[in-house]
Amino acid sequence: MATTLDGEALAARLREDLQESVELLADAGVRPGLATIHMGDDPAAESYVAMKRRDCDELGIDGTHVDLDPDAPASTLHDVLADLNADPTVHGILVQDDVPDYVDWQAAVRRIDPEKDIDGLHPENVGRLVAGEPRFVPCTPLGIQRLLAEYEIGLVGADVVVVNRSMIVGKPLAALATQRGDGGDATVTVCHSRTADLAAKTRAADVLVVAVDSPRFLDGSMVSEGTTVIDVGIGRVPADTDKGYELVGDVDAESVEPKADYFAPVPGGVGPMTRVMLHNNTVEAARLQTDAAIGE
Ligand SMILES: Nc1nc(=O)c2c([nH]1)NC[C@@H]1CN(c3ccc(C(=O)N[C@@H](CCC(=O)O)C(=O)O)cc3)C=[N+]21
Repeated sequence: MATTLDGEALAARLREDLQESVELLADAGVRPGLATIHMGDDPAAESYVAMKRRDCDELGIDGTHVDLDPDAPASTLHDVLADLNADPTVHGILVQDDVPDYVDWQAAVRRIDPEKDIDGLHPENVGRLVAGEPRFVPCTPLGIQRLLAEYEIGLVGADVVVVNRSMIVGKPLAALATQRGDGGDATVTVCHSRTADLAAKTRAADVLVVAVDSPRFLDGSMVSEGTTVIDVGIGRVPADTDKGYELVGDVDAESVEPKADYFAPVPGGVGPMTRVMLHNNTVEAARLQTDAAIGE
């Protein structure tokens, strides 16, 4: 039976460390500011935004949120980004990716000042990561890397298989895990919807990361004994709960857990780690932009 990779517990500890960094910055007269923008109507995105704001309150980060009408023109989003770029109290900017069809999300991300791009999605930050000179790295891969390190799951020479090729998960994870040195030195296979014989690839993994947006997609038949399985999917399945739904990952825990050595579940695995990395990046951005002395 797999050992659970408890992202919730680790994230709680990292938030305490982060609170100390925020206090040190406060002594230097700086309060980190994070602005989130949501232009879509995906209820899941609304709930992430709410969680990020709760984290900000707990951490002492100045969180502002801009909710844009999904019917507004793209220029409205561009104007908001220009204002936030120019605002010295805002150190980090994040645009939720569920924008309406006629808005080009990647084009909007390019309008974020790269020094405020705490999601690490601006081409300058993507390029820096690939070049081995990272500044801001996307939060989900960072969270996965930190979670693996905590449980001393070595990546050196390991076969990492990621089923996802997005800018938020697959591409940056491949760049991170193949880097020389700490948290890297792995061999990475990036799989996607057109991959031939996916199960052969997933069965060959030492570390398997799954984000395919399909509840319980990966079952025990696709996993070998002794694998580390990281679930990054977050689906909502109607259920008889207070909220009317249940969170379900892309991994079928029932058939995978008995075979895996380690398992990062949904909820409680990568999600909370993603959030804490976002706030970490925001504090880092505040330091970068203010050059504040942060103590020894
Ligand atoms: N520009 C952009 N940046 C993102 O980082 C980004 C995004 N767009 N779009 C959507 C995805 C998804 N995402 C999550 C973050 C935290 C949890 C999380 O904290 N989940 C908890 C609890 C979930 C709950 O209780 O609802 C858990 O898994 O335990 C989930 C999902 C960030 N994303």
